[in-house]
Amino acid sequence: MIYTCTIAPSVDYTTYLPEFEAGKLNRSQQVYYYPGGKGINVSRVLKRLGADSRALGFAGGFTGNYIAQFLEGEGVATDFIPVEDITRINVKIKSANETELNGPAPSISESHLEVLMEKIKKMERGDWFVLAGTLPDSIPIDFFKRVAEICQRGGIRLVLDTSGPALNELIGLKPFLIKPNEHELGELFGIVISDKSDAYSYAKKLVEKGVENVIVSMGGEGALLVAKDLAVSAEAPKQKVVNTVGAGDSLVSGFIASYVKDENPLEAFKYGVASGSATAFRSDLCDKPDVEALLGQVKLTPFHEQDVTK
Ligand SMILES: Nc1ncnc2c1ncn2[C@@H]1O[C@H](COP(=O)(O)OP(=O)(O)OP(=O)(O)O)[C@@H](O)[C@H]1O
Ligand SMILES: O=P(O)(O)OC[C@@]1(O)O[C@H](CO)[C@@H](O)[C@@H]1O
Repeated sequence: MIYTCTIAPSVDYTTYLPEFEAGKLNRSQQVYYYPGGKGINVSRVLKRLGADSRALGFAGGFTGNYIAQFLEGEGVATDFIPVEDITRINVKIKSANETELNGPAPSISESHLEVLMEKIKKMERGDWFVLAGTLPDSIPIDFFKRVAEICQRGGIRLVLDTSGPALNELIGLKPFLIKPNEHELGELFGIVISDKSDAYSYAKKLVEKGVENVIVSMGGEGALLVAKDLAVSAEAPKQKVVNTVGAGDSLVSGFIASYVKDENPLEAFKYGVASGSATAFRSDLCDKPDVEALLGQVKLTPFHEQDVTK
């Protein structure tokens, strides 16, 4: 089974307007209320790509109920731990630019964390645990380390698509896959990543620390996959961009959905990049036909040490 975990889910209030002016009254005609949060997006896309998963995390209030109902309506199994705080609403404004306003993560008590821990302990060898989205500072770093240790001992594939101080600690615990974007990778090392050659150098450092696969996503520039004996760059397909929210999560879903079939990292990477772009080219997350229509446009090129320019 593939489990996704979103510590801080959201309702993504997504609105499109031709012009958005900060500091003014703006009126929009087109709004969507998507269930959001990175793990939840991963589960939604997995379902569309034909892979079942179970969405875990913490949800509360009317927004928490809305998310659970929405997901169940789409056939995504959920097992959220109820919390008192109302699940946040994240505002996504699509105009000439994309503006995002993400609410704060809920505070999670120790007893709620232990409920999550018990669920993780019941996972089986060969399961996947995708921990995605912000990891709030209020949760002790030690908690995430315990989670990663359980995954390591139990043969559970740990996938991390997250940022925050806990990420640094988790790297050493040899996750199966991490997918930072270029900014998140830069933050991990306190530097700015400006091109694929930088991304390669730092992704390689993570592989040397024990991460099995690192995918650095770089928006319209595509992505880079680095593993022990593998470094490949992918160019993303070009089309009119509609909404990039969830593009990175779709990349993760596409990778996993393909990898579970035949454990081929190159095919999985290609499928992941096509999934990310398919999401960027539409309002909601991608569907399987969109992804497969783009597959032929994802070009993979081996990345060599000598390609590093700095
Ligand atoms: N402008 C774009 N054109 C084509 N493909 C894109 C574009 N933006 C994103 N993608 C696709 O989606 C993938 C992931 O994008 P990105 O690097 O923006 O992820 P991210 O920052 O993690 O996004 P998010 O946090 O919103 O999910 C890229 O590798 C690419 O395949
Ligand atoms: O605040 P976080 O957890 O970093 O990001 C949350 C979020 O921006 O990420 C998803 C897209 O990746 C959205 O559905 C959601 O609103």
